[in-house]
Amino acid sequence: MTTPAELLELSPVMPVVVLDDVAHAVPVAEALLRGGIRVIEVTLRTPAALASIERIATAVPELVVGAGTVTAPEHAKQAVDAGSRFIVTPGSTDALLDAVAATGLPFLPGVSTVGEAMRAAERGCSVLKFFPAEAAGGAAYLKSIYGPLPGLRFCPTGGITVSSAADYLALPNVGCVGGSWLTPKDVLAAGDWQRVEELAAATTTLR
Ligand SMILES: O=C[C@H](O)COP(=O)(O)O
Ligand SMILES: CC(=O)C(=O)O
Repeated sequence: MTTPAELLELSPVMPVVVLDDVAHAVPVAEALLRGGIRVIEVTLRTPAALASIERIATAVPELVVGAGTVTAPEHAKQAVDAGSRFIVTPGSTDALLDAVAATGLPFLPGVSTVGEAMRAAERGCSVLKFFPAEAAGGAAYLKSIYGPLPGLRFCPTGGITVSSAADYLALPNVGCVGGSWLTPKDVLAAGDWQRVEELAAATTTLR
């Protein structure tokens, strides 16, 4: 099983994907893989999400598939049953993190403040999602907290682009960044898997 720290090393960018159509799941995953990406976070924001995770886990095992936008304790078991290999939460409550930890899967708890990061660390979580990254202070914020909290490592997500990713990836406490720009809604709706591959390929040299 991949550790949380290893999850951040799989690719410089962790694609955060919203799938409206389960038929898109495997083509999107294959396009990301062809573009050099090794990980995908499928957000539980659509009715197609769990079935999409299931299909990717079965058909594209080279890509490490995880469930994102896990916001309620009952989502944790659903994510496991679908075949998720990791879990991401946009924020952290005790009940949610208890349920997610109980799955035994590696997970990235979402935090946006120093206090939340310290609470997560008290629970033994030192690899975290920083969300919403740009709105919560961006790369400057993460740079500032490295001094007092050098043991924490982050996957910032939220408002990051191919242009701003490098600023984050240059920080010692950032392993990868998350972003939806590799899988834009209109590109998926058009079934333009070549474009997904190109957007993915453009990120593999960022780190
Ligand atoms: O909710 C936002 C996603 O987790 C990241 O999306 P974004 O890269 O479009 O900001
Ligand atoms: C922010 C994020 O990655 C999530 O929705 O879980």
